[in-house]
Amino acid sequence: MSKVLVSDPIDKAGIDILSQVATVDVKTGLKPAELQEIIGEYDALMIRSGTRVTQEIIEAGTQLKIIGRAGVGVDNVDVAAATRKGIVVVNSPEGNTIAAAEHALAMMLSLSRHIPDANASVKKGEWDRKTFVGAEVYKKTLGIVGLGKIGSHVANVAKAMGMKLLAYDPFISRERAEQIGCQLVELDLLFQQADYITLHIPKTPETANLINAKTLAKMKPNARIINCARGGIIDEAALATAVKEGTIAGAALDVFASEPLGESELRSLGKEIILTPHLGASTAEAQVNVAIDVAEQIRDVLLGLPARSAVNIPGLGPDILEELKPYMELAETLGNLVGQLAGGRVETLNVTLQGDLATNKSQPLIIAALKGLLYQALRERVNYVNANIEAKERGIRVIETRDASARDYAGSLHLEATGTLGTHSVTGALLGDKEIHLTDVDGFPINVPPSKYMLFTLHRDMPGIIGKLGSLLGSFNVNIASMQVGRKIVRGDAVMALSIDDPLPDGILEEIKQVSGIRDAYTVTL
Ligand SMILES: NC(=O)C1=CN([C@@H]2O[C@H](COP(=O)(O)OP(=O)(O)OC[C@H]3O[C@@H](n4cnc5c(N)ncnc54)[C@H](O)[C@@H]3O)[C@@H](O)[C@H]2O)C=CC1
Ligand SMILES: O=C(O)C(=O)COP(=O)(O)O
Repeated sequence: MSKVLVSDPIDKAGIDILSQVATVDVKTGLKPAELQEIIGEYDALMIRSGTRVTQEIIEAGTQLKIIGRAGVGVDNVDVAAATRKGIVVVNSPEGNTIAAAEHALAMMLSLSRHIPDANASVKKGEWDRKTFVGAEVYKKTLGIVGLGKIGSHVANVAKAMGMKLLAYDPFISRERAEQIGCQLVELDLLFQQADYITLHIPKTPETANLINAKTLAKMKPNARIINCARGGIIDEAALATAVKEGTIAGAALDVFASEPLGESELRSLGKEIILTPHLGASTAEAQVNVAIDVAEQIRDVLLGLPARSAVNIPGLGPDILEELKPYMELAETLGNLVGQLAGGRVETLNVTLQGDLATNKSQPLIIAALKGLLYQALRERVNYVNANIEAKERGIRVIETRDASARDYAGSLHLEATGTLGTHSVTGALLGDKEIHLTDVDGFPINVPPSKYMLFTLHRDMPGIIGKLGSLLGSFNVNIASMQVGRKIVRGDAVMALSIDDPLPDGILEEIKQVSGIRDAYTVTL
């Protein structure tokens, strides 16, 4: 049975799902060295933001197949190191969107009305109404940095509160921003005009210290900043200085450059600063959502199925996966088959998406085809995560073509592999949307479902060949399950595809190649 380590607090709903397929150990609060020592026993690791999954941890995780982040941000995981080792990294892109957006909005209103300090003052026995005079958000300008899932929900609610919305996000269109009711502007203009600035971007090299002494100086004296995204996007020392000196009016922070927050000047500031301990995703609802979302993906990967929200498999979102899953299986089977027909080292793989498939995303299919192609060389070490890297390292050139005019099947996939021993091609399609059929081998039309053990021959189409091959296989006690011949012209060249019940015994392939009329023969195990 597989073993899963859960190293941060995760809702029971997730643990229950994992327990169906694995032994689950919940060990929270581990020190890095403790985690490094035990990670080697585990097939999967489930975390939140509390566990740092460094390269050392990944190297020590020799059995790891998947790291599941029950939340959005994966900046605490060395994703590049995981990818190199073929470890899938998954997250829950939407499970805590509402929770994080509501926390940002709560922070904005709390900051405007001094709720945390007013509450503390009343609880101390005071009745001070003068100190806590606030500001309204109605008709004020909210600058949203990052108009993704959380930023968009903040925009919707803020609009309903009568705020004017500016947004900065270089990766979304003006039309999309306008649909959400935001005017897309340059960052400088947002800094200059906003009364409230809320951050909803990932921490990347581009966004690190985005809010610093220089950018703070551009803001209005009544500006208030809310950060429920990631620590390190704000230079905390510069922020503390700006608030103390009145360059801006205040800030509400849920996330910090280093967590838990240690000694910090921010702690010593008054009601202008609100601090929460990374609570954005901490609602009962969000924790159930993310736990189920990620536990299901860990379960699937441990059962050998693909994950729907893998962050290190390019172009493979849940909607795409749902649609393309059967075609990915087709691509993988064809990749494995053409790799074995080509033998030797493959240098170029031509991938042609035909018919209806031509309008689809190609990246997942190419990855699946490469996974199949590399299977003979790498066995279980190749997967959807590292297939691209492994192919690049082996110098395999991938050429993608689309041919919407091919109409034999609704959608089919054609792979052609050229290597040190020559060129071979296979085409396949799905029957009834899920049953894989080989429809062409080396340019000869056939129609057979692939089977575990197969034998292909290239021969002259002439009487007696099938009989000779049948008797030869019979004399070695090889049982033929099915057989089909594909030819282009009568008595020309032809291809024979046989499904056999067992692997071909050693030496027999050479004898088959000696049969007069047979030019070549290949065994394939799928
Ligand atoms: N405090 C908490 O507990 C939580 C924090 N988060 C954090 O919130 C952030 C946003 O999450 P989502 O909205 O779900 O992500 P998302 O991926 O839907 O949106 C992020 C947006 O940022 C934009 N972006 C990327 N680089 C940018 C740049 N340099 N400048 C401006 N925009 C840029 C992207 O185009 C995208 O639209 C993430 O950092 C996530 O980790 C998420 C959930 C809970
Ligand atoms: O989902 C995210 O990105 C978060 O920051 C939430 O973090 P958490 O799971 O609450 O430690």
